[in-house]
Amino acid sequence: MASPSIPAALRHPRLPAGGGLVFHSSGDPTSRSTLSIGDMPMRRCQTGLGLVLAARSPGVGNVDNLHESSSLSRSWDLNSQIDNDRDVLIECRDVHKSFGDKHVLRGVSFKIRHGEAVGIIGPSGTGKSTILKVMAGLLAPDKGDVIICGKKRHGLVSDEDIEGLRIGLVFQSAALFDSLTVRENVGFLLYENSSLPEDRIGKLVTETLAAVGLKGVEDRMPSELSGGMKKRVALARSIIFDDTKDLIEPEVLLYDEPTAGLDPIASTVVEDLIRSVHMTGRDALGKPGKIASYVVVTHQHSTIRRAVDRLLFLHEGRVVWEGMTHEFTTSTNPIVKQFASGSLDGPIQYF
Ligand SMILES: Nc1ncnc2c1ncn2[C@@H]1O[C@H](COP(=O)(O)OP(=O)(O)OP(=O)(O)O)[C@@H](O)[C@H]1O
Repeated sequence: MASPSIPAALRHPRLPAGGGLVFHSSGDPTSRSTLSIGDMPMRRCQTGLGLVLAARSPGVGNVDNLHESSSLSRSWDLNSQIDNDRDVLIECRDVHKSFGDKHVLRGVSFKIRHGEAVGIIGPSGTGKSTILKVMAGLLAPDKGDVIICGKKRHGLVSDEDIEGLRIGLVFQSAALFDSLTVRENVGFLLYENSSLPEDRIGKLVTETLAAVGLKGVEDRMPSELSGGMKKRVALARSIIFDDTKDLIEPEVLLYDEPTAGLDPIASTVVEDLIRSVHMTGRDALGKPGKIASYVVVTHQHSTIRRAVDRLLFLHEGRVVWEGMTHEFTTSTNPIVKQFASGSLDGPIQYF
């Protein structure tokens, strides 16, 4: 694969210059066209790497900003809505997205709250990956709003509007830089964007690898890792952060089919790993996880059962059902019933 030139913002004296880096396909057929380096704020976003660190906003609970972003007046109703929505980190409100004449998202609305573990499921081609990219700020909605911690995001994520919330997108394939060591892969954003000394970044890399159950692999190349280890390294890369900052923003992780193509046992390992780095879990070192909330797009029943608490069912570009995971198999919604049973008969038609 040809190696595109690396934007200046992505170059770092401690990492090999542009020629040393190879951008990989993320395994997502759309990512290379929609997420091309030319129209991306690459200082924060790594496309095809399996990682995006993107949007920030003024932080949870900043009521002034919630007021500011609302089209409603400062009425009692609004105040009560704000109280209810104080813990909402990401909201998609009536989001529409088309590619040419293909209307993929047709009015998607939902909220992701602090502490949640949410799954997005639904038939193939119904827009699940697209809504993840919209949430991450890699695709702009044609219509509708993405609201990050109460503040409307305008267009794509950009350096100007980055503050308050970190959003990481973990693509299906680990998509590591083949020509960089594990240490350089995991520490990539810190080498690029922080003023931390090299030895401190190295220490953080070692600690973060340990948190996902990996030890002594810092100097290995990705080709020397198994598939499962690569996924762990990719996860470590998405959860590492500069711990010297005064304000550590909450982080939401978006996983696109993290267990696709894995055998059942390897899937269980990844599902448990996803749980372990969440704030309700314990990482491999026994420390509480640091991820505030996460969203998983998946087709796997095991991942639905094991890794998420609440489900959004997307069909023909809309959320047609939402409920707790345990309600999924008992739902009487005909679309959900057909999907859960895998029946060919029902409202979901494959052509
Ligand atoms: N950049 C793009 N350009 C053109 N079409 C696109 C682009 N991105 C997505 N699409 C189309 O939008 C539709 C929805 O794609 P998306 O990947 O979001 O579906 P999905 O629900 O994640 O599917 P799957 O479960 O099969 O992964 C597909 O028909 C896809 O081909």
